[in-house]
Amino acid sequence: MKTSYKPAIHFNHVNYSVEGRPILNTIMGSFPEGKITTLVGPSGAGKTTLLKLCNGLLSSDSGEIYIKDKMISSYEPVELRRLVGMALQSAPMINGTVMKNLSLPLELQGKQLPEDEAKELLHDVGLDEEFLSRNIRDLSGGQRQKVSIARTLVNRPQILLLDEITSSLDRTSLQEIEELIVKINRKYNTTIIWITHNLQQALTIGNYTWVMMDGEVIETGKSDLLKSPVNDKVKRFVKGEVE
Ligand SMILES: Nc1ncnc2c1ncn2[C@@H]1O[C@H](COP(=O)(O)OP(=O)(O)OP(=O)(O)O)[C@@H](O)[C@H]1O
Repeated sequence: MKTSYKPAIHFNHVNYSVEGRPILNTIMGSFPEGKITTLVGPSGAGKTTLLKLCNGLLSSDSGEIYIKDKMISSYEPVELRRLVGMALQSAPMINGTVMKNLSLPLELQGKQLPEDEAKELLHDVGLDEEFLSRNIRDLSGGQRQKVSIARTLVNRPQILLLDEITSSLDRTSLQEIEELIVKINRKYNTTIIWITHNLQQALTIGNYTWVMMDGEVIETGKSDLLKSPVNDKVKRFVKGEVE
């Protein structure tokens, strides 16, 4: 992607395969720092796989990935997880209170989450502090997703990876989560990489968009590209002719 911004993540000829089957082919390009880039494309295009390469959940077969100008392989795993947070559609939670769930990332590092910080995190995601003592199973889908995002923010990641975080939410919760992510992006200058099936969302929320198909990035640019794509396959995709 041609941009004057510094890259938060840069891919140089990245390939990834499973048991000899290519999943990602020659991925090239950058996600600009402090911006929201959406990843769109049909099911099975390789979007989640690409995201998992960005926080070390998967390792590429060949090519280089740079996170903030440093090769991803040069980071300690804990350092990388702190720098690059990830939230998923399913928002997996442990049984217990919201406080217990928010504390988890630091507990895994042998640290404790001060209550003041927990309250600030809830404030950041638009939840009242009285939620701290609520049991996770009593929350709505939208509230759970907010707690999941707050938990990802515990480490104050500079890069946030989001995989379909609004796809199972009602319209109101969807809008709240969208506003919340934009707020986090602006307040902390967090780089956001957001997989979405919702092209309207990509258009309104994203600064930039990558369109992926069959393991390749086939069109990138400002999110407006979705209104008038150049590539024929992307034209068919935005018309809804490719699922
Ligand atoms: N561990 C694995 N073993 C075998 N195949 C895999 C594995 N992980 C991913 N794949 C395959 O790689 C391709 C890309 O999967 P990926 O989940 O990255 O796509 P996606 O674009 O995120 O799809 P969706 O929008 O449906 O979530 C798919 O064909 C998938 O079946």
